[in-house]
Amino acid sequence: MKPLFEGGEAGRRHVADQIGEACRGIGFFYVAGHGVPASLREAVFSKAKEFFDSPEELKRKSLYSAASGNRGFIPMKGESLDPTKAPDLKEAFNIGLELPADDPEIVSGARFRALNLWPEVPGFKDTMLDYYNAVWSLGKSLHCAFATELGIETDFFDDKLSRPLATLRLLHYPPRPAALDEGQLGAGEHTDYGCVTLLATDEVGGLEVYSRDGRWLAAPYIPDTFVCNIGDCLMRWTNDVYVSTPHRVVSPPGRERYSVAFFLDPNPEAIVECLPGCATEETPAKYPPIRGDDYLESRLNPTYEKSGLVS
Ligand SMILES: O=C(O)CCC(=O)C(=O)O
Ligand SMILES: [Fe+2]
Repeated sequence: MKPLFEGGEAGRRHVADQIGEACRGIGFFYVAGHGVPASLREAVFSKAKEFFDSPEELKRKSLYSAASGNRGFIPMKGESLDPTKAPDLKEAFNIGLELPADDPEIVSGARFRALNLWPEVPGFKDTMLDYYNAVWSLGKSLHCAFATELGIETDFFDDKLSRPLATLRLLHYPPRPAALDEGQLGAGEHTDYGCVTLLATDEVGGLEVYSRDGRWLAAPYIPDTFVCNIGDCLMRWTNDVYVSTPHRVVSPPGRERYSVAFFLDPNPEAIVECLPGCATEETPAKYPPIRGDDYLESRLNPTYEKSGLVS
């Protein structure tokens, strides 16, 4: 990312071209030189661990519910990323955009707007908010690269990502048990719903990406990088020019695994419609325009229905 941050036109294009090639191909790429400090990344993993190690009773005070605005604690087996399979072997904690209690969208109860359900873990909130802001900013820089590569104004996405429906998600996968329910994985096969996901993992491994030629490829841990992938919302926005690729987590036996994902979805009112230049005579616009919040809602509900966390 360094050449992109340093400001020159040539550097920005160089990074944008590499990112564009990945987005049009496998839909996944690693980002280095991103400027998110190692100390902050380590602090996030350490606070996440502290939270997941806390008594179930403390964790359940922040329990995710239909009314919690996609925020809070999702207990083990609370979610099926692949709703046709057994629930995922993981627990998670979701953090959304931090808004004050008197924010008009909080007061009016707008969809996906709610107060974060901060747990009683010292330093947790400040660490998570610092990290949320750092990866949000990096996500906006990635969108500057997308815009450059797609040939639209470099600031095109700025006002569509100014109050995003973005979720920071802490994940904990227990060691894979000897006897697994049929088809049960750490995280079932799925595509992400937003525009782009920025994933930090520990060194344990287990993320797998489905290649276009039908093979599961391991996405190994590379120190000091984020694994980034295109989500369904940006795929739709680009009229399928960029690809949202299925992936899954096969938790390794005998080891705990932690990861931290940041899902950058657009502002609720942003209209997701075929970008200029993404439709041609042979490939006209495939999808009708949709609001960011309507799109997210259409994708989010099925993953929780089995567990009864939302109905
Ligand atoms: O934990 C991981 O490495 C990936 C998780 C993931 O793909 C997701 O939560 O969408
Ligand atoms: Fe994912």
